[in-house]
Amino acid sequence: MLEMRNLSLAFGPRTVFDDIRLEVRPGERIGVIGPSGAGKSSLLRVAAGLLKPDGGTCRNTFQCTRLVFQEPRLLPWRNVADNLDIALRAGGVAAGEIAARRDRWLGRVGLADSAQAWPSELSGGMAQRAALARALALEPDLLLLDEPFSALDPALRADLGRLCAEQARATGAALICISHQPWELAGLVDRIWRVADGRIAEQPAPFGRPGAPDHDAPPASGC
Ligand SMILES: Nc1ncnc2c1ncn2[C@@H]1O[C@H](COP(=O)(O)OP(=O)(O)OP(=O)(O)O)[C@@H](O)[C@H]1O
Repeated sequence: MLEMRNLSLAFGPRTVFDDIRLEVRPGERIGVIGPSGAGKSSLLRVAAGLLKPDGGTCRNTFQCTRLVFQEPRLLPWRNVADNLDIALRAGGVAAGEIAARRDRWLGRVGLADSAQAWPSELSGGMAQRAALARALALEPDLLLLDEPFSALDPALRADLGRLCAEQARATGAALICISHQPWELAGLVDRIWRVADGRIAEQPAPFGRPGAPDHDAPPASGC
């Protein structure tokens, strides 16, 4: 479970959060929306333990938390296969299982033929798929997605969103996904949090409703 109590966060004079309370239980899938600079990424960074709150507490009892960023953040001096292998080794996956796990996940994101490629040889979408495979291969029970699909075309966004939702459903993992486009969250999450003015409020899912906050044009192929 992820539990934040009376949490506050500030960068110098800029208060990002003030007295946040929230809970995420295994199997819950939550979308996070809100204006630019509202604190969405900071929220995930606190959840992942990368940022320390200034007040209150953040308790994360999930066994394996993985955060996928907007940029792929692959190790440029390692090929795609090594990028996954290193993460799997660091995540404590048994040596004899690493190759099979890596190959399975590269296949699931459509990169089976790119295992030996260098990150610099990948397109932006391929690199992002590799980053997602690296996270999912660890079979996290808390998956944090910080707009990881924003640079991708609508069809690929839909595919990768579906993959994350399927994996979360299959394993009972919890998932939190930031998006500026609520239609992207349809099918991926069950609940929506809106972050604004230092607060987080649950709101009805505005999936694809024209004129909804943060709404953008829906994709040609649905998500
Ligand atoms: N390391 C940092 N140092 C100083 N200020 C920061 C830092 N990280 C974030 N901030 C500030 O905290 C606020 C929230 O930033 P955050 O990136 O969490 O917002 P966001 O909602 O994810 O924005 P966006 O939708 O544009 O990605 C912003 O005002 C930002 O400038």
